Parts: sequence; C-alpha cells; structure tokens
Amino acid sequence: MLVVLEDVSKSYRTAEGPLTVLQGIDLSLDSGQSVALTGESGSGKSTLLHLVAGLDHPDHGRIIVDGQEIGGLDDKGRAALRRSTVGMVFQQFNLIPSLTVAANLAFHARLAGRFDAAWQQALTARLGLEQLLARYPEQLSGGQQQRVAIGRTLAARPKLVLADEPTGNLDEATGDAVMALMLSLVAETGSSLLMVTHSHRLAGQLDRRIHLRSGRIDQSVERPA
Ligand SMILES: Nc1ncnc2c1ncn2[C@@H]1O[C@H](COP(=O)(O)OP(=O)(O)OP(=O)(O)O)[C@@H](O)[C@H]1O
Repeated sequence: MLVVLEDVSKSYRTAEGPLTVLQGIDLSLDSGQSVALTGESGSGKSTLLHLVAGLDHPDHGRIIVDGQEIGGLDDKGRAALRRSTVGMVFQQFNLIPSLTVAANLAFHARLAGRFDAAWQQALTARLGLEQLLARYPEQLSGGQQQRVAIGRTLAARPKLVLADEPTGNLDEATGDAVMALMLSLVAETGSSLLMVTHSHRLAGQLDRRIHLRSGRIDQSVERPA
C-alpha cells in the first residue's frame, strides 16, 4: 500500500470551540490506484489531503506514506518525503511568477533530483505547451497555467499525486480537457492519485470514490471493471 490512514481524527480550535472535522478515518491507496474524494462543502476533504501531504497533523491515528509514518517525521523529514514522493496540484495553480514556463516545468523535478529532459519534452508536447515555454505564468490563460502545474508535478514522477479541485477554476469544457490529460498522464506515470472533486462525473472516472459526510467515510465505491 502506498498510503494508509488508520483511525485518523482531526479537529480545529475555533472561536466557537473545537470543531471536529475528521473522525476515525481508515483508508488505503494502492500504488497506481486513483481515488476521488467527494463530500459536501466543509466535510473535511481538503483537511484530509493536507494531512496526507504532511502539511498538518492529525490529533489521533496514523498516516503512512510510502512506508513512512508521517507522525514520526520532523518538519525536515516531512518536507523530504513531499519532495521525493508527493506531487500536488491545486485549484490555484501556484506557479512561480518569476520563472518561465520551461523553468516552472523543471522546478520540482530538479528539486527532487529527477530532472529528465526527454520526459519533460514528452510532457510538454502532450500538454500542448511547446509554443509557450518562454512565457511567464501571467501571460497564460487559466487552462494553460493548470497544464503547466500538472506538467510540473508529473515531471518529477511522484509516486503519489494529491489534487484539490484541480479544474475548479476552469470553465467546464477547458476543465474536462485538462482533466482528461491529467488522468492519462497520471496513469502513464504510474502515480497514485487522490483527488478532491465536487464533480460526480469526474469522480466516476477514477478507480474508487470515497464520500465524506460529517467527518466520516460514508461511502466507498469501486468503479465497475
Ligand atoms: N485552519 C482551520 N481552522 C479552523 N477551522 C478550519 C480550518 N481549516 C478548515 N476548517 C474548517 O474545517 C471544516 C472542513 O474544511 P475543509 O476545507 O477540509 O472542507 P472541504 O470538504 O474541503 O470543503 P470545500 O469543499 O468547501 O473545499 C470546515 O468547516 C472549515 O471551516
């Protein structure tokens, strides 16, 4: 198993008192498997993704990513695990404004020590970015920026891709095209994918769909073979 969550709970301190967001979550993700995380607004989807990324700590339970228990790692260890194993794609594209498209695409792969010119070139072509390599992020449309963000993540060949509403900022036609590309590239890379989405249609394209309700897994459905 690439990712295992055992009895994970998380609450936040708020002005109105503690708010329990996740309760007793058990979840596992195989290598190469894709899982959609659905649930209404506030059901804890982004919180769960942040915990798996090691960007926040659970109050209770264990999270194991690629054989390493995140709770046993210090900040440096979690950053190293993210760099080596995890790629993230968010609704806000989070590109580096001062770098060209080409440099943005190479950024994570270089950080991870896995820059591969041939793979980057293949990704650039598949994502239709060849004519845009010398531009800066502000000179791109939203769909183009998201394609760069996806390319940047996959250039590093992460074992695990975490995606939070990756096409939520795009119109439906652009979002669908970008998502189709992302799913086929994730499959080619052999990465596992854990993706938050509000779209049942997108969720249906992944291997499994997990629905959160009131901080618990309410439904877990495998896609029919
Ligand atoms: N840092 C925080 N401090 C306090 N409360 C928080 C914090 N982060 C999130 N929450 C609360 O936790 C709950 C779950 O938030 P989360 O972002 O995980 O939900 P979500 O399912 O991703 O929602 P959405 O679909 O709207 O993005 C919400 O009620 C939110 O207000």
